[in-house]
Amino acid sequence: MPLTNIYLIGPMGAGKSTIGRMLAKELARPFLDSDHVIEDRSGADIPWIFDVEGEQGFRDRESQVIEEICSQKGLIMATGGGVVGRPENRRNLSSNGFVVYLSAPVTVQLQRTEKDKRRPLLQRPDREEVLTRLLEERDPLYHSIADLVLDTEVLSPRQVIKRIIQAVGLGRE
Ligand SMILES: Nc1ncnc2c1ncn2[C@@H]1O[C@H](COP(=O)(O)OP(=O)(O)O)[C@@H](O)[C@H]1O
Ligand SMILES: O=C(O)C1=C[C@@H](OP(=O)(O)O)[C@@H](O)[C@H](O)C1
Ligand SMILES: [Mg+2]
Repeated sequence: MPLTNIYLIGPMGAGKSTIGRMLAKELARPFLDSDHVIEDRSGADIPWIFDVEGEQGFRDRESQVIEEICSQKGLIMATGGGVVGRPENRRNLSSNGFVVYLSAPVTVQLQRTEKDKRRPLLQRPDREEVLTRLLEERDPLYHSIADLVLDTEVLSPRQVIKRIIQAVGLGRE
């Protein structure tokens, strides 16, 4: 399946952006991070978009970008943690790509997102409650479209990449 797209889904701090970039480099494939595409297109960063357009505005931009990226071939895409909220996004992702759910428990997500101020949903004191609620809502949705689930609490980025390459059948040809 050499031209199959690979999509990384999962909660904030699971490692989608980090692992996606590394995986694309390893496979010499183009890499897109949907959050970065949204920022490039709008000429603004995600906190600004949330401030000015609200979460709804961000989600509209996200759906548009997901639809466009999913119509291309051969690329690796890291998504934002909330991409599974809309049915059209789930359809677009599951219809023409290999979907990898990178999972992480809330304790790990908390540590990995602690210093980064670019996630508007976490700029509040009750981050742990927010992450817990989001994971409860989204975990079944991540599972519903996942072709492969990998636990990033126990697997290093390199181990995750190895497993993805094995599963997609892109090992040495
Ligand atoms: N498997 C992993 N083990 C340890 N740290 C990780 C792992 N994956 C990602 N990280 C670290 O967690 C932080 C958040 O990762 P990021 O790729 O931004 O997550 P996401 O895009 O899923 O929100 C980064 O500092 C990254 O280096
Ligand atoms: O979980 C979410 O709703 C979000 C996750 C973020 O991406 P990461 O999962 O890469 O942090 C980004 O899309 C935005 O801040 C909203
Ligand atoms: Mg990311």
